[in-house]
Amino acid sequence: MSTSVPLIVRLLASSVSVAGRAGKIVRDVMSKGELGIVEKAKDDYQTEADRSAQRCIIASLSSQYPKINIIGEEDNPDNEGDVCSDWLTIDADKEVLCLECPSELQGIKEEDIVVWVDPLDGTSEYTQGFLEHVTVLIGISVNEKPVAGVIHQPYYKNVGSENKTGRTIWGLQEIGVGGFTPAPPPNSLIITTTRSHSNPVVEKALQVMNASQILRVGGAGFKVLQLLEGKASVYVFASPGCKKWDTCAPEAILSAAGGKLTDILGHNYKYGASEPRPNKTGVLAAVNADLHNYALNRIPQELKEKLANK
Ligand SMILES: Nc1ncnc2c1ncn2[C@@H]1O[C@H](COP(=O)(O)O)[C@@H](OP(=O)(O)O)[C@H]1O
Ligand SMILES: [Mg+2]
Ligand SMILES: [Mg+2]
Ligand SMILES: [Mg+2]
Repeated sequence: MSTSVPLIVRLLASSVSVAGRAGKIVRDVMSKGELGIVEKAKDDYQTEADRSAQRCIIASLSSQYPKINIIGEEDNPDNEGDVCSDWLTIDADKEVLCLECPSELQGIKEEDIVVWVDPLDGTSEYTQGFLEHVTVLIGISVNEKPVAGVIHQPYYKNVGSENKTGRTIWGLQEIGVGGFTPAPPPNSLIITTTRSHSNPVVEKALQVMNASQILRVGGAGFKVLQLLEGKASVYVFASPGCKKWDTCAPEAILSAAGGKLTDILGHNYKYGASEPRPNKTGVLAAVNADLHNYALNRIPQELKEKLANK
């Protein structure tokens, strides 16, 4: 791959390709039927697909970009078993390679980059058969800010080309987004939120929204896809359950599309390598600032303080 292409564009193109390869591993594990489910903690599962997809992504990216700091959700899966040679993916998406590089990212070096990998987002839904909710997330942050990202959806059904399963959405700050058709938010207020990790505080933050509908689906990536495609207006999750690997890629893509992802107090998360992994003060996201503002102002101060002081 020509190194005349700026690093951040090459890395995004490599991430698009390897996310697709990881998505195939996710499908292959499911079709083999041996999920190898491990309960890491209460309501926190991991399957062979999570472990294998992460090994594929980290091995592929670190072989090409050895000085980038790559942080994955699954603890050291590379200590368990090797990486199959046909998982190693070093090609790069041709369309993305042609993207312009944002001016402020021209001189970025590998050492400035932290990549957050969620090899399988929506593991609960994956084990329960809600396969459309499953995504592979690769978030690229520079100096603690999410600047580019990939959401791959292994089970997306491409209408018209039945045999091609899956799609890959990407975003690059200042340049834009690709891999899907953006749509405006719905006419009435529709909230998207967790399907498998609710609690009374999460429910309270939903009630105050006065929404016409609440969609309960799996995965941070899939919820942000609902915002981008006009299926929901706001993603509200007043819980510390999500981590940096859940939100880095979705935030980068949403911001590149003109949207906003913050915590429920309206503050931005930082994505430096030393940041605490949990997004302690929840997630609040919308495809434009007006909807984000509406939701932010609907959340009562005492609920914000409850999360902030947990
Ligand atoms: N209370 C909790 N405990 C563990 N993980 C949680 C959690 N709340 C949210 N998450 C994680 O955050 C992501 C989005 O959650 P949800 O699907 O409930 O909206 C999922 O990522 P993973 O599937 O990658 O683990 C989920 O596991
Ligand atoms: Mg998980
Ligand atoms: Mg996740
Ligand atoms: Mg995960």
